[in-house]
Amino acid sequence: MQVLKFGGTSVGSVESIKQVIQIIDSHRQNGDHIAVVFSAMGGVTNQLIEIGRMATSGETDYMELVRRIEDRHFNVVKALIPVKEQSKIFANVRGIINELEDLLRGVSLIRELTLRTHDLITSFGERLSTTVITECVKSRGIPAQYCDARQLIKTDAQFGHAEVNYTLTNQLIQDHFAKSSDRSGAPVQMITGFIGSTEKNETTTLGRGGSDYTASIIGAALNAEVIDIWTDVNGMMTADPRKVPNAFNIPTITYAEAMELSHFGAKVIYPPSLQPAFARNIPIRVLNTFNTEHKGTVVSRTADRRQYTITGISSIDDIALVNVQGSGMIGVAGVSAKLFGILAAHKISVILISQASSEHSICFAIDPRGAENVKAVLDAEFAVEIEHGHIDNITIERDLSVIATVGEGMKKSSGIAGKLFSVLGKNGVNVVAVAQGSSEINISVVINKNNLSKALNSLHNIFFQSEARVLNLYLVGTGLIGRTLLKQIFDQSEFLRSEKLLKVCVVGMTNTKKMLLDPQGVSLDDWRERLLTEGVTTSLPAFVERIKDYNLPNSVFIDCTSDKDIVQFYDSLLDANISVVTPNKVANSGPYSEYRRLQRTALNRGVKFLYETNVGAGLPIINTVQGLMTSGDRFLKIEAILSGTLSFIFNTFRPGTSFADVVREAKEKGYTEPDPRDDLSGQDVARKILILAREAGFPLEPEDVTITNLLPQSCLDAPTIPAFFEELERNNEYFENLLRDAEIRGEKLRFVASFENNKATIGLRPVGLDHPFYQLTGADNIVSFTTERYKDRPLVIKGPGAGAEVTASGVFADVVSIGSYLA
Ligand SMILES: NC(=O)C1=CN([C@@H]2O[C@H](COP(=O)(O)OP(=O)(O)OC[C@H]3O[C@@H](n4cnc5c(N)ncnc54)[C@H](O)[C@@H]3O)[C@@H](O)[C@H]2O)C=CC1
Ligand SMILES: N[C@@H](CC=O)C(=O)O
Ligand code: NA
Repeated sequence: MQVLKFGGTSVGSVESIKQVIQIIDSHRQNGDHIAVVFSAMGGVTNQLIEIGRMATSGETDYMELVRRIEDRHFNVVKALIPVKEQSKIFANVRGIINELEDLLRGVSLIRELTLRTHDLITSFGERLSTTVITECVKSRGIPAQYCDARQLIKTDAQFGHAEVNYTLTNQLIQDHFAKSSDRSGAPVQMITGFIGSTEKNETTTLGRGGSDYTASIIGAALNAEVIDIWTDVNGMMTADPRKVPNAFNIPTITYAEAMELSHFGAKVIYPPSLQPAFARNIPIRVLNTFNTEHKGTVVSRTADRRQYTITGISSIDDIALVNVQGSGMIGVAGVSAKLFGILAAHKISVILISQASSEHSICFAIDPRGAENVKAVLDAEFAVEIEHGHIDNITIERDLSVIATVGEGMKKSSGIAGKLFSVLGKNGVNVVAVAQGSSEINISVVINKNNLSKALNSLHNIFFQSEARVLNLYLVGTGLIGRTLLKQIFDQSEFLRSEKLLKVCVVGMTNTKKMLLDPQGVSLDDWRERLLTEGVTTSLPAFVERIKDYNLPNSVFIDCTSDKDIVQFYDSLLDANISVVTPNKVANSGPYSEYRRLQRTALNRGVKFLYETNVGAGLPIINTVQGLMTSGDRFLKIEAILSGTLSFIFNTFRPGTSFADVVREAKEKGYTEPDPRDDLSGQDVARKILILAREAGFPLEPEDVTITNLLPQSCLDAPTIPAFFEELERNNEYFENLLRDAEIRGEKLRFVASFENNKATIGLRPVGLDHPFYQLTGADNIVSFTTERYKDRPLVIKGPGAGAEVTASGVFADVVSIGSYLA
């Protein structure tokens, strides 16, 4: 025997009922022995409750609603049953509706609705749907028989949520089936869900999850091999897909897990109502009426071995936390007993409880709608304790959510809680309270409601490991470095996803004119067009505001501009747990206090501020200095060529050619700063040596760097970039002379930065053949560190120190390292 149950959406429309008939038919074709339980058509139970309320308060237009219910059932008959058979069925439905109308007339006369009458009114939903569907099934030539569950399920008289008398009920069910279906070709029993009756035959209802309960009672009584709960989703999911787009189906789940998940908001089934089936070890399948191919979820005592330690994550979006604390609670055994006694007596349902081991405080989560009432009740009941100061004021915190991570796998593995808190911490989600059930299959955390989506998604991302972890990127500046970076991300995304389990999503980008944001990620093959056509007018404050509003997990802000104003946003971004990656040197080369502040904020927030490309583009210079510093080395001297542009110029320029043209070429090759005056004035190198000295542990200020000027004054004074180039043309002879003088001495010109004895100096220096900087070619940088550990022979790093590809790849590497850190 198999028991099938169809919920409200499955029997909610003509189309869905066709599906239901097909499912029943295919079972018959297979020769399965089945019994089928039905809910009311979707929405009808609520309408009946409303009708009851209207009748009680004397509103006459409840008849309009009754008509609508009748029409819905008539429409099913009209659509699915041949015309000549319809009138008999219409009469049948009309008869049931008449009974309902008579009842409502009575209610509206006496203006009173007892729970008993309420149950009777709501019973009409299942009676109508089951009547109509039975006829539809019969008209397809499938033998079927309407079965009113009130004849089978006997309960006490607690109307609204009656208790089942199992001894009697099981007997009645077994007798009924022995009579009606234990012969071949016997009609399929079509059973009304949700309802039962007392021994005096008064109609009762079975409370929440009612029709599932009916199926479970019947399945248990008949020792069914399986119970299929047909609904409108593909079984249970790892999280609510409306909140976590990456959620996926859970193929098998234990009863205990299903209980925990549904307690915390996963509403696909209501496991307590399946208890009778579980007591007899009957598996439950949750299946999708609208996607019959899908395997759904099997709920049973044991689940299959799983890939993940966690089975699912669910949440209750809105809760309030009640805090009871005070010195008088310590060691006083009775306080919590009294507290929970009071809550039980007032039928206040508690979602979660947490008590610190000091016993000094106890807090519990409740539905926020009842919070004021709970406070009033507790204030009154604990009046004496409060007056004596044994309990402080009872406080309520609102706008909170609770997230439950659930899984039997958690029992046997350590580090789950650590991972959970670390992910939440790295994303700036503050945990207000924690509870772990002693069964160890659930860890629940209370957090601020505005972080719910971020928390759910980051937890889902981390616990369901085979799924790539998502990094959400916001890019400012789509110039040379910005656009090269986008291209590299696009080209590399598949590799990152498969080999590093990292999904890099650019969720926002902006240039000086427009910004484009898409929390699902902007497609990188056509970002240029999309930014142009779909982008909206932008400003830095507006862009930053949007980023904070999105509040996405694992967010990284990438500044690929040389803007001075943008750096004022870094601190607040880091403070909002958003990592910052940048090749822009401005933030790190301003006042030392600002440089420190950013380091501190990042450290305090557990996020990253990375800027490897501030010095030597993609060459691993900053990382090397940081590595030496963390391992306790001490810097004695730094000597370096840190300008790709100047290297290129002095390696390329020949007397008799145009110096300005060589600078233009450097710009075209992507070596120069957006404003090449920054390179030639020595400003860019000054910034870099300052940053290096700071990284090496010396608190230098910008004015501590001495620049020996290379440019004639007129070039320095040029107001615009074109004017600057004109001045360079005019001073060609000056540059030729510089070069010639050096060449005569067999030397080369190098723009050298050095740091020693707390002093940084930079300037043009002719170097001879024996100097290590002599052989430098192209736009290469070289840096030599003399430290306590590298004293006899310095540590040297050398290679291309400017250009789009090498810089973008350095930025990219910083971004990816954040991905690994967050994992
Ligand atoms: N080119 C190179 O080899 C290296 C460059 N860098 C740094 O990379 C950064 C970017 O350089 P490039 O891409 O070469 O310059 P670029 O001039 O090609 O690109 C910068 C872009 O930022 C945009 N921008 C400026 N302010 C903005 C704002 N407030 N909002 C939005 N967009 C804004 C500009 O319109 C421009 O499109 C600079 O800070 C530079 O110092 C660092 C290492 C090497
Ligand atoms: N303009 C810079 C590029 C990197 O910072 C240079 O020429 O080195
Ligand atoms: Na670098």
